[in-house]
Amino acid sequence: MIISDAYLIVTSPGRNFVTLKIVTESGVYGIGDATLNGRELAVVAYLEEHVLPTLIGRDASRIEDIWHFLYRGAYWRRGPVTMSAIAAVDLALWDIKAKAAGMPLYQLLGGKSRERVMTYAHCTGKDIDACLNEVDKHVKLGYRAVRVQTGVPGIPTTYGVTKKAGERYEPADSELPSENVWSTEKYLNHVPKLFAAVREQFGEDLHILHDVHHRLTPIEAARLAKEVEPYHLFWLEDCVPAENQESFRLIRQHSTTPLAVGEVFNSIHDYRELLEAQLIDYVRTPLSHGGGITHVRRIADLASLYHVRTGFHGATDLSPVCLGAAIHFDTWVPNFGIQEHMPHEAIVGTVFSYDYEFVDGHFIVGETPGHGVDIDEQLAKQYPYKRASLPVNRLEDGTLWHW
Ligand SMILES: O=C(O)[C@H](O)[C@@H](O)[C@H](O)[C@H](O)CO
Ligand SMILES: [Mg+2]
Repeated sequence: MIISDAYLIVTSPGRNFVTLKIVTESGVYGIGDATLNGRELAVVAYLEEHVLPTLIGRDASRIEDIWHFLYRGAYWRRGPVTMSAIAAVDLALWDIKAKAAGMPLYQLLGGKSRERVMTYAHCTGKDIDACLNEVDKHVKLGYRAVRVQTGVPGIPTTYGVTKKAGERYEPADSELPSENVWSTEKYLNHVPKLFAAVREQFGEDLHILHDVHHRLTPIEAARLAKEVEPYHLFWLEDCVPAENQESFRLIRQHSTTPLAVGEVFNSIHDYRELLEAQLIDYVRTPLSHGGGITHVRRIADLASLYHVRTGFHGATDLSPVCLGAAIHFDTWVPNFGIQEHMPHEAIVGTVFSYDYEFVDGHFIVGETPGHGVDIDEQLAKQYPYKRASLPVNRLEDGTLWHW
């Protein structure tokens, strides 16, 4: 199981993905996701210059030791670039170990805790009626959980809302950052009406989720979380920027609305205070940004002590490799909550192959040894990297705000 080669495949079938392939002397190889949206080439440089040369000749079966070599050995710890790079290596090594054992990854992790993995779909619309139409479509497709986002009257564009009805939402929407306008006042007056309308039309059983995308102050978030209590949200996501973990204490004091956080976290240390003080309900760090399976399972274990469940980030910038591995993790992890599902464009499914199934709003894990995802390297070459950036956000007076 000696590593003989390790290289990156950068491809853009509709959007950018960075994929790591680690090959062993026996010919068994593993695939990892190294995509960090809008910062793809930073991870490429980190891996190519500082990580991949150190892997050659190492024993691929020593996942734990390689993880600590890359984490402690870097001296400069944590951060999204470092942790995405480590994650890519870790996912590829778990893929190799599971293939060598002849087992689907979930078996190595400890076997099935459930038969299927509940997902939530994105439903967006320029106004409430357009969003309700999307919810209707997704309920008919079998989804039991929907994330609802709408345009806000008086603001030209809003996070998470597609420009044309039915189009897929792509966060990295232009070569250089586009500029959006934001008004907290207008948003806060509008968004509770959306949840009321969804409950009114679809009843009590549908799970409703919503992403605030880091835009509120703690007291504004507390107001929103308290006001929407009657609509029984599954979760309210990222209602404040989470660098200051104390913020969540204020929100918690005012409301019983469940809180999700962590798509921009990459380490267990980002969560410690939030978990120990029981300030959140769901952890969202995807495997590919949080140091891979080796580290994210530690986050999940710590979370489980506080009755906190997983709800991994699964937007289109997480590649099919990350999603494929996540479905194994979700099938195993005892404290699973939900998995985000934002389907990729069909073209992505020509470059990547996978063996999971989607039935009635749930994923069903495949039985192929490893995580079951592979890449067609020849086809990938036909789609060269294209620079793409996430937008920025300004208040109506021009102040740069959180996007
Ligand atoms: O909850 C989500 O799915 C996210 O907030 C995404 O929409 C992110 O903005 C995007 O993944 C950034 O790269
Ligand atoms: Mg989010």
